[in-house]
Amino acid sequence: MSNRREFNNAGAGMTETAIKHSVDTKTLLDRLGRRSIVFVGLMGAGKTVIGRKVASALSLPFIDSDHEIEAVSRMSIPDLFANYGEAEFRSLERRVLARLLREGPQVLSTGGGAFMSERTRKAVARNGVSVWLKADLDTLMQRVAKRQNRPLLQTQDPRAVMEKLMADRYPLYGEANVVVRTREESKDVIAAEVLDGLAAHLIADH
Ligand SMILES: Nc1ncnc2c1ncn2[C@@H]1O[C@H](COP(=O)(O)OP(=O)(O)O)[C@@H](O)[C@H]1O
Ligand SMILES: O=C(O)C1=C[C@@H](OP(=O)(O)O)[C@@H](O)[C@H](O)C1
Ligand SMILES: [Mg+2]
Repeated sequence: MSNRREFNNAGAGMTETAIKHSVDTKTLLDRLGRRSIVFVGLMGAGKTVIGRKVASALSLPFIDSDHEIEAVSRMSIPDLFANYGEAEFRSLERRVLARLLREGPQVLSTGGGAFMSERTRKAVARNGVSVWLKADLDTLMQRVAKRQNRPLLQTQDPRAVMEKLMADRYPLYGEANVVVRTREESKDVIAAEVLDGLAAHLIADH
C-alpha cells in the first residue's frame, strides 16, 4: 500500500494559532528526526512561500534551493541560465540539494525541476519527507505571471510549456510522501494542510 497521503480537509478540530492546525508539533518533530521537509512541485505551486510558513510554524530553519544556488554562484537564476545553460544549473542544483539534505532537520523548498533528478529523489527519500504542492494549470499560470524570473517560461507560449512540464513531471512528483492540492485557499490554510498531511504521514501511519 502506498504511504502517500492526499490531504485537503483542514477545518475540523483546529487550534487558534496564526496558522490554524491541529498538529502535535513536538511528536511531529520527534518523528521527523534529522530528516528535512522537502517541497516539490511546479513553478508557481507555492513551494517558496508555503515552505517558509511551515518552517516558521515548526521553528525549523528554512532554505530555498534557488536562493542557495544564487548565493553560492553570486548570480540570479536567469543569469545562470543565460550564462551557463540549464545543464550547469541542474548540476549545481543537485550538488546544493545533496549538501542541504545532509544538514537536516530543516524545511527545504526546491525549484520545480529539482525532483526530476533520480539522484536527488533518492537523497530526498533517504534524508527527507517530501511534500508535493499540486495546483491546476490556471492557478499556476496566474501565479507565475507576477514575476519574470523563471527562464523556462520566457517564451512565446508559456502556457504550452507549463502543460508539457505537467505531463512530464507529474509522474515523478507523484513519488512524494504527502500531496496537498492548492487553489484559492489562503497561504495559511495551505500551510495548515501541509502540517496535517505531514502529521498523517509521520504520526498516524507509523
Ligand atoms: N495559496 C496561495 N494563495 C495565494 N497566492 C499564493 C499561494 N501560494 C503561492 N502564492 C503566490 O504565488 C506566487 C508563486 O509562489 P512561490 O512560492 O514562488 O512558488 P514556487 O516556489 O512553487 O514557484 C507568489 O506570488 C506567491 O505569493
Ligand atoms: O521548474 C523548473 O525547472 C524551475 C523552477 C524554478 O523554481 P520555482 O519552482 O521555485 O519557480 C527555478 O528553479 C528555475 O527557474 C527552474
Ligand atoms: Mg520557488
